[in-house]
Amino acid sequence: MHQLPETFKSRMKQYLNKDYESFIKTYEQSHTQGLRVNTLKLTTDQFLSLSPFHLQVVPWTAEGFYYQEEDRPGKHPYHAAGLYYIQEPSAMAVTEVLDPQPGEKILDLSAAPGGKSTHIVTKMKDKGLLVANEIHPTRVKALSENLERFGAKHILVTNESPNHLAKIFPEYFDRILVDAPCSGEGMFRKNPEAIAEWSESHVQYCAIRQQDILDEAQKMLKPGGTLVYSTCTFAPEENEGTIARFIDKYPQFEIEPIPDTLAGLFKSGEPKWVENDDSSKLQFTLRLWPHHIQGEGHFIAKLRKKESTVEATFKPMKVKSLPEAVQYYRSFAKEHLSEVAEGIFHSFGDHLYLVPDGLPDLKGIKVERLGLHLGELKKKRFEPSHALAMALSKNHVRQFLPLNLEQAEKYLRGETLQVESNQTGWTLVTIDAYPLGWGKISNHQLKNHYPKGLRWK
Ligand SMILES: C[S@@+](CC[C@H](N)C(=O)[O-])C[C@H]1O[C@@H](n2cnc3c(N)ncnc32)[C@H](O)[C@@H]1O
Repeated sequence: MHQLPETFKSRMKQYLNKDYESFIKTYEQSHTQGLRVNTLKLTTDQFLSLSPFHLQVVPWTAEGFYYQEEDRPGKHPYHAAGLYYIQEPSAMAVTEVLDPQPGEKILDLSAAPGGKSTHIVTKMKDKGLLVANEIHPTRVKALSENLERFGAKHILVTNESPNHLAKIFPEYFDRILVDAPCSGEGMFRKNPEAIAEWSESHVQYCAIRQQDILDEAQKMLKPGGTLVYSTCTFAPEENEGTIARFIDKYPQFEIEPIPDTLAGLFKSGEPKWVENDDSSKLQFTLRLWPHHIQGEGHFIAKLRKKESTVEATFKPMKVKSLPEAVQYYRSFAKEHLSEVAEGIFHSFGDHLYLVPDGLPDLKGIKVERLGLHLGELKKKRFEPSHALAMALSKNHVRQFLPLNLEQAEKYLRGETLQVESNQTGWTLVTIDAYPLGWGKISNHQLKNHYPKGLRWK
């Protein structure tokens, strides 16, 4: 049983009344654990036929599954192959409410480590543009790596404050997710360190910060667009309270009902906890309670922007590519790939990228990843990137090397492998036909090109 702050308990008792006993009992159980299949790489049925784990369906997400503690899916090479993301099951409901569509422009404003971003990009079928932003410079690395592992191409990962981004992307996005930094009460079972950080004044501080983030987020949404706001806390000040203040300040927005197929699985928001009008549209918001569902605590609100709030003009991005890099990439691709990935080429120094269409000028913005990193021009030869390996399938390459589980673990630890294959040169290293990274074979020896920073210890 976790040692919960007394003030937290008395607040929850006051809000929940007769439900308090069943709520507080959930702290005697361990937190729920889930994984979500990467449908950019395989279908859930294909995954189930491979999976060595004990899985049970998450009712609100077709590609979501509960697993059991002994499964340890984070330690399996399938994880390195990007076949799934380990995500707390309640968090999966957020992207279901956002309902991303292929071809749209979507912003995930506080995105690290990428639970929602990796879900959004699969729902978009990696078509259109996902901008995944994270303000924290260390956390943005994990976000970028997770999107790379998923094989995502139509992405821009930035490391910015919301107000910097708002200057670049006025009324640009069809959908925006604000998965806000919060007091984390709903994660006390999963992250007990959130218990130590909790105080009533922290709740108030978070509520103010959420308002500031939403002030910037609203500027970036197109009229008619959808804004989803979520937290993993129970505090009404950060949930119904934040939304009530936002709607008050921006009458151009309205709270939208969430389709019954989804909303019917959860409890609705509690208008009476923040205002006198019990019938307000705040009842359309959702609360995910650990004593009602198999999942941790969450709050979700869906808003629609009815009218414009800012003037929307932006300069388009100027793309430039090093002709030599494109030429070396094409000759690499001709030799090693059965399908040459083409599109808009863009260079940063000697690095070559394929970038999404229709981007604004990103001058002054800290870019962590733009589109698909194809590789690097190195002394008159092209070295393919790990991102390219993760975005390919065995059908895209002329040769691939299948490894068994034991070999795959060695490869992921960075070891050099002896192989029976008669191949030579670059090869896509795979497990069950899913890429893990690149290797280079000569004389039956596989030189390991799995990135040093990702290697298993
Ligand atoms: C709830 S977490 C995001 C989780 C993420 N969406 C996921 O599903 O993996 C909130 C994030 O907001 C970031 N954050 C903190 N302060 C912020 C601010 N002022 N503006 C934007 N984001 C902020 C935190 O660094 C943190 O990564």
